Amino acid sequence: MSAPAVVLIGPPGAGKTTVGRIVAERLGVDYRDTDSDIERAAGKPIPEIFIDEGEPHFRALEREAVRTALAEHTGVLSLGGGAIMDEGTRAALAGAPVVFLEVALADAVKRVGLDAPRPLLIGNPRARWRELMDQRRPLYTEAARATVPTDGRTPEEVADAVLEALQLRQA
Ligand SMILES: Nc1ncnc2c1ncn2[C@@H]1O[C@H](COP(=O)(O)OP(=O)(O)O)[C@@H](O)[C@H]1O
Ligand SMILES: O=C(O)C1=C[C@@H](OP(=O)(O)O)[C@@H](O)[C@H](O)C1
Ligand SMILES: [Mg+2]
Repeated sequence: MSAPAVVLIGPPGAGKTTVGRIVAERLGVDYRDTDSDIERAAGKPIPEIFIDEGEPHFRALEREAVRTALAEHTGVLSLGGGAIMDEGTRAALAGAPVVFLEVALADAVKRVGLDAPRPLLIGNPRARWRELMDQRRPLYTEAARATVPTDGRTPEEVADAVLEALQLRQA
């Protein structure tokens, strides 16, 4: 089985999608994002999947998307922030070069406030984000080979830190 060169995990606003694209460019490999795979297969944006079919259905689609991408993709792969909640996904990640992009509440909320809607943050984004992190932090840490802080760093600086953490060389 092939495996991605880098897998990025972490909460919404950590910069997985933004940094993943930069890391892929630096390595000269393809970039893939399971959120985009799910949207393409479902034919609609993630917020609509949550509204029409609910979160459990989204998680089932996500589990399959992550498994497929792990088996097929040899470049950089970014997961959605909640993928780590699924036990099957966690098992599939064992042994993969997983990097946890870490961000504190203040920077995360600033970042996601400017961006595409995330259904799980609707209402009170600060409170919802904090709740998500309380649940997920141990899971991110456990799954990761390296943890990279992103607060106060540009996406380019974070990309450099990811390459360094995995001791990968630029193309
Ligand atoms: N290190 C960073 N500094 C400032 N803004 C960032 C940083 N990383 C990402 N962003 C911005 O934050 C928003 C969310 O980033 P995104 O890559 O979609 O995060 P994720 O995929 O982890 O949810 C985007 O608008 C992006 O441009
Ligand atoms: O944290 C989550 O549960 C989610 C994060 C989102 O991805 P990002 O982490 O890329 O924003 C997306 O998968 C969906 O809205 C659910
Ligand atoms: Mg993303």
